[in-house]
Amino acid sequence: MAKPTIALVGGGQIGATIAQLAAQRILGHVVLYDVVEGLPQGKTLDLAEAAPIVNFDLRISGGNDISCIAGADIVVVTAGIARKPGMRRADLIEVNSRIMTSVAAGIKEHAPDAIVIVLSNPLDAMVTLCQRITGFPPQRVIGMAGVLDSARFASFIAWELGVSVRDINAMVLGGHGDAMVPIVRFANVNGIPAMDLLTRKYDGDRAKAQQVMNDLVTRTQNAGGEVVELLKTGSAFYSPAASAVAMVEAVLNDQKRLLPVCALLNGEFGVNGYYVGVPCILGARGIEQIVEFDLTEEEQRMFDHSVDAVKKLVDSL
Ligand SMILES: NC(=O)c1ccc[n+]([C@@H]2O[C@H](COP(=O)([O-])OP(=O)(O)OC[C@H]3O[C@@H](n4cnc5c(N)ncnc54)[C@H](O)[C@@H]3O)[C@@H](O)[C@H]2O)c1
Ligand SMILES: O=C(O)C[C@H](O)C(=O)O
Repeated sequence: MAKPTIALVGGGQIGATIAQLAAQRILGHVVLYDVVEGLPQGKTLDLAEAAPIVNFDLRISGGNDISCIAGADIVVVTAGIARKPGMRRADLIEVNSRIMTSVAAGIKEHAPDAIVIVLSNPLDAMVTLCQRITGFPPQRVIGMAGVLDSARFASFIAWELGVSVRDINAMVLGGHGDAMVPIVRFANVNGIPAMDLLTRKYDGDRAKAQQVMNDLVTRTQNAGGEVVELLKTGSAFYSPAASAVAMVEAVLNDQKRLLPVCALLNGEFGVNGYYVGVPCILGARGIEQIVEFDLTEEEQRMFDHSVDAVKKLVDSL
């Protein structure tokens, strides 16, 4: 059976890491597009030469003309600039809107049937722009943020509790900004509420456990910035690439995974006409279902606050 083609629009830190992960997992042929001359060709040549060692029989190629993505089944967009220390994601909106406007037109022309996963920041605004310009059904234009934010929350909980990250379930909803909403109520270790385990760790002191959890929530909300401050020249890429690949795999293998992704809401969670991070079923058709559940009063307050930030950003497009 023919293998699918994964097109990566943007061949920088994340795009190239996705290429490597996708090839190693033999998810499909890989094509890398970037505006920098020689960069996508050089990176894909290098990656293709690893094939005899890693064992993948795939077509791996790169180009500087967006027509190279023609026929792609799935397109991951990371084209754009990353923030530097002292910047907010929102500060990227002007430059990255221009880049998104051009690449989305190219995707519409050359990969009209593809499912598109957007990572470029500010995420909620860039995925909105991508959907508007391609005109693709919203089920086929999906933002990646919640998978990453949830992985960070899960990591911090695992480190605090001294358990394997594999046993943690954690979910972060809302916009991809400092007001994102980690759902503490759902955080658990193989079903055991994380708050109960934290309370035990602190000898039954629930207030102390709550304070520790609040710190984990705050660290999650600022986790992107924490990496930016350390790297100084760019932002996180290993974990964002891994997150995007999990979504690509869910779509290509029709896994029906329930993941927090950035989806265009049509009344769900009380939001109309905006892209926001919510739990969705991801499968071969893209977003196959937006999964609603009842938020507590406090969660709803935090969610509304996060959505307000998204609205402000999107309304400025
Ligand atoms: N959604 C998330 O969770 C998340 C996580 C991390 C980073 N990001 C964002 O992803 C984006 C990429 O991050 P990165 O670390 O890969 O940055 P990077 O600078 O390493 O790579 C970006 C690439 O985009 C290319 N590019 C610029 N304009 C282009 C165009 N018109 N067509 C094709 N390519 C073009 C650049 O040449 C560069 O190679 C940034 O906006 C960053 O903020 C999002
Ligand atoms: O923080 C950033 O600027 C990049 C990305 O959104 C992240 O969360 O790592």
